[in-house]
Amino acid sequence: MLDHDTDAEILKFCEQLALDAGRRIMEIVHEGFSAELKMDSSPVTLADREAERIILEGLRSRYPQIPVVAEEEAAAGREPQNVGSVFFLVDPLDGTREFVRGGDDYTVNIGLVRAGVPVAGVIYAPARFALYSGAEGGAWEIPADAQHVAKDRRAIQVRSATEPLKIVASRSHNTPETDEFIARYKGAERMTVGSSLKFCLLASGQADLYPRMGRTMQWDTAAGDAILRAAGGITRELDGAPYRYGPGLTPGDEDFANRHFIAEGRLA
Ligand SMILES: Nc1ncnc2c1ncn2[C@@H]1O[C@H](COP(=O)(O)O)[C@@H](OP(=O)(O)O)[C@H]1O
Ligand SMILES: [Mg+2]
Repeated sequence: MLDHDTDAEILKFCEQLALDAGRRIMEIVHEGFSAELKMDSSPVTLADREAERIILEGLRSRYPQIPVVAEEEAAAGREPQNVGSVFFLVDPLDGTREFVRGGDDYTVNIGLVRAGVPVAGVIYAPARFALYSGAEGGAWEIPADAQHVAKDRRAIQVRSATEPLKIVASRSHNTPETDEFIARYKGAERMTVGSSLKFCLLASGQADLYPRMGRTMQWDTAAGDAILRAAGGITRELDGAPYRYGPGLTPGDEDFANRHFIAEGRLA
């Protein structure tokens, strides 16, 4: 039981789990797989399940005292009761739609929440061999080699926004509210990328805003939000308050559903 680990130590452990999960996902890509539809008609594959198994086994053996809320377990009705104020949020394969389509913008996500705040996060995009990681003390981009082993880390941070603003949006889940929001920024350039890589674009100073006016779940965003905050940015509620994580925060929706939010790099 390693309850004395610092967040930086937890982050290191999560980096390794994300790389291991990503390696397994790519094995399944090479073997070939089929997709099934979940109750909410979103796709799920063996890769989602295997990646989640690797992450859950790792987290639960090293941190048995920290509850884990994970996408596929939640879909099967196995969410932990009473998560308390410290818990992990895991999306083993974010962007499954892109994944099934044969794109490369899908990610493994592990976030740690303390008292509503995403304090540490890891995102691994295994088809791009790109790992992102962040906690108090800094955010990093870490390339991986062909065996999904981390190489040298490079510090990343948000940029001071310059005109034209770059606004990132979902590739496969656009909404009229998102279009209206982007239209308010005259001359802004719109970029699309699947999955939580949108947060990585902000955290590494390649884009300025990510408005999400459609439905997502907290495991889709906690890791990316933690990396963004570690890089100097922030995610906000639509009323401007810093965005918070935890069960039951979205009135009228299920536990761990997100509200609409705006993720920002550092605006000038
Ligand atoms: N109607 C909906 N209900 C719940 N989640 C949704 C949703 N539409 C999109 N999402 C979430 O958005 C994620 C994809 O984000 P993006 O469109 O930015 O790539 C999906 O993650 P998964 O692929 O892990 O299911 C899914 O969880
Ligand atoms: Mg997801």
